Amino acid sequence: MYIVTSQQMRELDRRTTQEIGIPSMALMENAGKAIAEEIIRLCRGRESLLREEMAAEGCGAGVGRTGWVRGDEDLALERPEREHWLILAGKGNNGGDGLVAARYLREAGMGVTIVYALPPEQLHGDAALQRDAAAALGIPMLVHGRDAVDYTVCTGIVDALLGTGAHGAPRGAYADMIAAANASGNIIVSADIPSGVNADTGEVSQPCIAARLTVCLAFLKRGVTQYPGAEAAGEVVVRSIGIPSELCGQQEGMAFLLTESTLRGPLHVDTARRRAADGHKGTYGHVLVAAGSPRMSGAGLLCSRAALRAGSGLVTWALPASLLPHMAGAAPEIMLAPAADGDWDEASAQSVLGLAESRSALALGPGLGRFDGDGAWLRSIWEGAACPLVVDADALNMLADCGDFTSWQERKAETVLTPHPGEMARLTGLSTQEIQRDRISTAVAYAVKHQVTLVLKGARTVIAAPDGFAYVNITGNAGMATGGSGDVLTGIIAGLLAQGLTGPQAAAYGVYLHGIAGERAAARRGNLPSLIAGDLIEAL
Ligand SMILES: NC(=O)C1=CN([C@@H]2O[C@H](COP(=O)(O)OP(=O)(O)OC[C@H]3O[C@@H](n4cnc5c(N)ncnc54)[C@H](O)[C@@H]3O)[C@@H](O)[C@H]2O)[C@H](O)CC1
Ligand SMILES: [K+]
Repeated sequence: MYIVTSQQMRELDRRTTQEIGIPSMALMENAGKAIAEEIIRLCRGRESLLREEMAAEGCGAGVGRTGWVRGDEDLALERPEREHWLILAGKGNNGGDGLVAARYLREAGMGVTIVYALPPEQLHGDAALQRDAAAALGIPMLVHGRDAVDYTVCTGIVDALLGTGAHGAPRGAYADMIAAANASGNIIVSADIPSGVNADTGEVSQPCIAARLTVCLAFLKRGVTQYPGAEAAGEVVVRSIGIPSELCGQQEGMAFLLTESTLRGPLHVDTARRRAADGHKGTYGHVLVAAGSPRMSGAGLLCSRAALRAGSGLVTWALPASLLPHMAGAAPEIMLAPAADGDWDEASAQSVLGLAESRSALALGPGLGRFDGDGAWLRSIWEGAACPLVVDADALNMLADCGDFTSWQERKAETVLTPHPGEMARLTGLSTQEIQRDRISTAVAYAVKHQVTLVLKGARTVIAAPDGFAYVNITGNAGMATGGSGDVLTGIIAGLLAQGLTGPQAAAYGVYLHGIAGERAAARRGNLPSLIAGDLIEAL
C-alpha cells in the first residue's frame, strides 16, 4: 500500500487529470461517494443489506427467487429513526468531497446539513459546482459565524474542512469549527486527513479533529501513519477514487505501508519460503554477535537467542572473557567466543574481525557499554567486516561520537542501523523532538546520505532504504516498550541477513516479525504491561 506526501498527491492528481484525462470532478465525485459509503458502513455495520436480512429471516418470499435486486434506496429501509449528519465544508476541494458525500448520504435516507466554514460564494472550481448541486437539491446549509450551529444534535459529523492543501494551524472559522466538533462528543469522520494534522509529517496543530474514522482518498497520507497524526485519525480506510496506482510506482521516494503484500511485492521477500529437506545448519547462515559487558550481559544473550529464533543456522556470541564463565550454558544453542581479555578495549577489534571471518552477519552493540578508544574500535570493525553488519545501541553512540564518517572506507556489504529516536538525535545532531516531527523524511535523508538501511524505531517504526524508499510498520504494541526489546530486534535482523536477505529486506521483515511476535506474546499473556523481551523471542 503506497503512502504519499501532499506534494506527491498533487502530482498524481495532475498526471491523472492532464495526462490520462480523467476529469477532476470525477475524482471528487468518487471521493465523496467513498466517504458516504464508509459512513453508511460505519452506521449500519455492514455492506450488503437486503440479502443478509432476507436470508437470515428465511422469509418465504426469498425461497426460489432467482436473483436479487437492491439499490441504494434500500439503504434507507434499514433505519426507521433518521440519522442526521453535519457536513463541515472548507472552501477547497476537501470541502468539495464533503459536499458530494452529503448528496450520497441523503440518497441513503440520511438527513444532512452542510455547514460552510466561509460564505459559500468563496468556493471555486469543482467545489463550487458541488455547492451549486447541493443547493439545487435543497440540501440545508448553514454558514459558520452567520448562522447558529448546534454540533451536538446530530448522529455524526463529516470533517471536510482541510485536506492536503492545509498550511499551518487551522485558522479562524476552521479552528472554531474543529473545536466545536470535538466538543460535541459526536463521532467524526474525516475526509482524507483529520483537519489539523500535517498531511506529510503527522504533527498535529491545536485544535485538531479527533476522528473516529478517516477515509484517505486515493492513497494513504504520511500524516496518518505517524503519531500523533495516527492517533487523531482513528481507524483509517483508504479508498480508490480513480487515480491509477501504477502512477505511484513512477514517483521518486515513495513510501509503503509494511504489509505482507509490501514484503512480497516491492521488497521481494519470500515470506512463504520453506526449508529444503536437505538443508543443514550451515545452509542458514552463521551470525556473530559482538555484544554484552559485565553490567549488561543479558543484551548479548537476548540478541543471540533472537538470531537463532529468526532462523540463523548458527550463532556465535563474542563477549568479554570475564563474562564467559557466567554465560556458559545460559543458552546451550549459542557458541561463546572470548573477544576481549577483561572487558572490551581497542585491541579487541582485531579479535572480533578474526571471529567475523566467513560469518554471514555481524550484530554489533547491544549491552557493549562504552570504553576508551571505542570510536577507533568501531571504525576498524566497520571498515574491516566483509559481512553484513547491524549496528545498534552503544555501537550507534560510538558512531555518533565519531561525527562525520563519510571519509571512512566504504563498506561493500549491507549495513543496517537501528536507532531509537534518542540515538537518531545523536547520530544527526538534531533534537529528539525534531526527529519525531518528521520521522519518515529524517530517516530517508540519513539512509540516502550514508547509503545504509536505517530503522528508526518507535511506534510505527520507519525502515528507510539507501534507494530512498521507506516502509512504515504497523505491527506490534506498546507492551514491547520494555528493556531488551531492541536487542531482540537486532538479533532478528542479523538472523535474516545471515539467511541472505538484503539490508532493506532483513530490516523490514525483521521489524514486521518483531511486531507480530509482540502481538502473539501479548495474546498469550493476556495483557501488555507484563511483556518482557524474552517473551518476544519465544513468540517468534
Ligand atoms: N486529486 C486530488 O488531489 C484530489 C483531492 N481531493 C481533495 O482535495 C483536497 C485538497 O484540496 P485543496 O483544495 O488543495 O486544499 P484543501 O481543501 O485541503 O484546503 C485548502 C483550503 O483551505 C485554506 N487553508 C489552508 N490552510 C489553512 C489553515 N491552516 N487554516 C484555514 N484555512 C486554510 C486554503 O486557503 C484553501 O482554500 C484533498 O485533501 C482531498 O480531500 C479530492 O479527493 C479529489 C482528488
Ligand atoms: K479533512
